[in-house]
Amino acid sequence: MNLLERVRHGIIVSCQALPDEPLHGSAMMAHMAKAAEQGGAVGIRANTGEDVRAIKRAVSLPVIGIVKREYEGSEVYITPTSNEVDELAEAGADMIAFDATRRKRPAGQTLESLIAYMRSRDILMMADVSTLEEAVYAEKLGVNCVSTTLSGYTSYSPTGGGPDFGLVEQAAKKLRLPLFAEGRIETPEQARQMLSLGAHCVVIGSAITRPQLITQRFAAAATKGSAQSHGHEVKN
Ligand SMILES: CC(=O)N[C@H](C=O)[C@@H](O)[C@H](O)[C@H](O)COP(=O)(O)O
Repeated sequence: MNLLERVRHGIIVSCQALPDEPLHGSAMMAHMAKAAEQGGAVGIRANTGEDVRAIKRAVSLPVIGIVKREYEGSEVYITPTSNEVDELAEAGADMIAFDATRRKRPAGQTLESLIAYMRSRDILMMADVSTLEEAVYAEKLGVNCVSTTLSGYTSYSPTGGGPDFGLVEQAAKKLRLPLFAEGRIETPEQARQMLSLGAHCVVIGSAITRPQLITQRFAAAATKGSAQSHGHEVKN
């Protein structure tokens, strides 16, 4: 079965921790991926060649690789150039995800040249987009699937706070390619809703693999709760 058939209607878990996060490190991300596999995930999304390697050793799920790297003079940071593509291909990523916006890219590369390079290397391509127009353009350029990853993270896409149900619904209707729902999906109900809107599968990151953010949500709710119950006497 090919990768896209394998992940159909399933949950992909994004296992990422940047250097400033408490769970940073490939060993930790491999444990996270194992937990995701045990829980029924159909695939993993991971950052850096090193993490992709460690995760591939730990699980038998397909791994979608990205490299987050910042370059001066460009806002594009998800697999911005062919250097990051090479790093991921060498690590054995089963598919490579990349920023498919038309924003200025580093090293004189363009969206079109990056896609042509990946095609020449026979790499499965996942286009991370922020709008419907970008999704349609990526399909035209010949990528293998599209993800709503960047909605709310470009200056011109809506930042409603929650998941972008509207973009998923419109893109799933408009595209012939599989559309992945990704970004700020926090509950099983939201994931189900994405699938019912036509998403091919759903990518969940922070709600599963960033415990500091999960704790923050509970802590905020607790603070709110204690403010509401203000006036109740606490007996020792
Ligand atoms: C915008 C950006 O850089 N997104 C990144 C892409 O790989 C990750 O930081 C996200 O965790 C991932 O997209 C999953 O989304 P969420 O963590 O919201 O479930």
